[in-house]
Amino acid sequence: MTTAAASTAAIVLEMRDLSVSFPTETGTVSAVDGVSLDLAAGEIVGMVGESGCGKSVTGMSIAGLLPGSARVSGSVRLNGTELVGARESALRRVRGREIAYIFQEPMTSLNPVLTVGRQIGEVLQIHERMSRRAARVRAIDLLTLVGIPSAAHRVDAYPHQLSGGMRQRVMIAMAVACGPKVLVADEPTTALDVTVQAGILQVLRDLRDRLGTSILIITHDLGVIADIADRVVVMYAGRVVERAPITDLFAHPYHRYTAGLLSASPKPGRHASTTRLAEIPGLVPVLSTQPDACTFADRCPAADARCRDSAPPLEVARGGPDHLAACWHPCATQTQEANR
Ligand SMILES: Nc1ncnc2c1ncn2[C@@H]1O[C@H](COP(=O)(O)OP(=O)(O)OP(=O)(O)O)[C@@H](O)[C@H]1O
Repeated sequence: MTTAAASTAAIVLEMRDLSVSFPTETGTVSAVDGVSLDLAAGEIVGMVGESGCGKSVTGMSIAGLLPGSARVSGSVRLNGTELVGARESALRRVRGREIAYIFQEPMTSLNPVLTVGRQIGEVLQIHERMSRRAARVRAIDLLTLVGIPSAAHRVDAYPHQLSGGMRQRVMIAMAVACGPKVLVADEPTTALDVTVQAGILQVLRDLRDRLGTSILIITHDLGVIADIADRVVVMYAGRVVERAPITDLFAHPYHRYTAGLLSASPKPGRHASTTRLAEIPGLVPVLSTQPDACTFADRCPAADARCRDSAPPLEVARGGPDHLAACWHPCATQTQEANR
């Protein structure tokens, strides 16, 4: 979907100023701080950042999947219905039907003693009140939809009889069984090798094209984002630091963190054994309270006193109205560099 198309499509998911913290034995952990995000119908948004940046917590907070200890504030509206603070019974109705999830390791989510057909069928029997026979027929359709060959035969397979990529396809089939409007895919391809990964990303793209599903894909891998996303949200230490259409972000990242992530990612045509990837020195901080400062300052080559004294707002960067960055010293574009 183009950015222009996304901006005219209806907003399905509207997240505003979402913050999440966890009380722990060693003090409070502030995991997410003021995240705002829209997902349009049929749009694929990628959320990227290193481990511990708050991506999964943001994703899980949408349908109230966080542990009871989590303190959540802000607003998450799914087709206009507020989910933050909603009753568990209301959230249960939303899960599966309106929003569904796929996670990294399908083996831990699938039941090893039931055939995949029974597992998909149970979802349909419970949520769609289908008969067992009708659910089996639908399960075969769903397995076909996610690209499993000989679906009529594989429907009777147990999870251990399938490859990792096929198991992930089964998980996707279960997730979309009830036709959710939004799919949250949290590191859906991380455990898979690259060719299998490409196949799974193609399945997600097909779902968007055929069913109009909106997808939030969470990953630390910019290659996955480049492959599938229409727009990207870069998170660092619980905050959104940059948000842009995919081509703009790769063409000219503004935040120094995004630039660091890009230079740490493999580029087409650059052979890994001959070119060392850059690393961003330092670690993502675990914060107890969110400071009024740039949380990336300690790792940033351009940081100065201003960065340590006040948090930069997420505002329109020079690239265009859809490109926002929270940085006091954004990277210059090549044109700007050339004009100096
Ligand atoms: N249940 C919890 N209790 C306490 N802290 C938590 C809990 N869940 C997450 N956190 C903390 O919240 C922060 C954000 O975690 P989150 O899992 O969202 O990061 P992430 O960007 O998804 O990283 P990863 O890719 O490793 O999952 C981390 O510091 C993490 O330790």
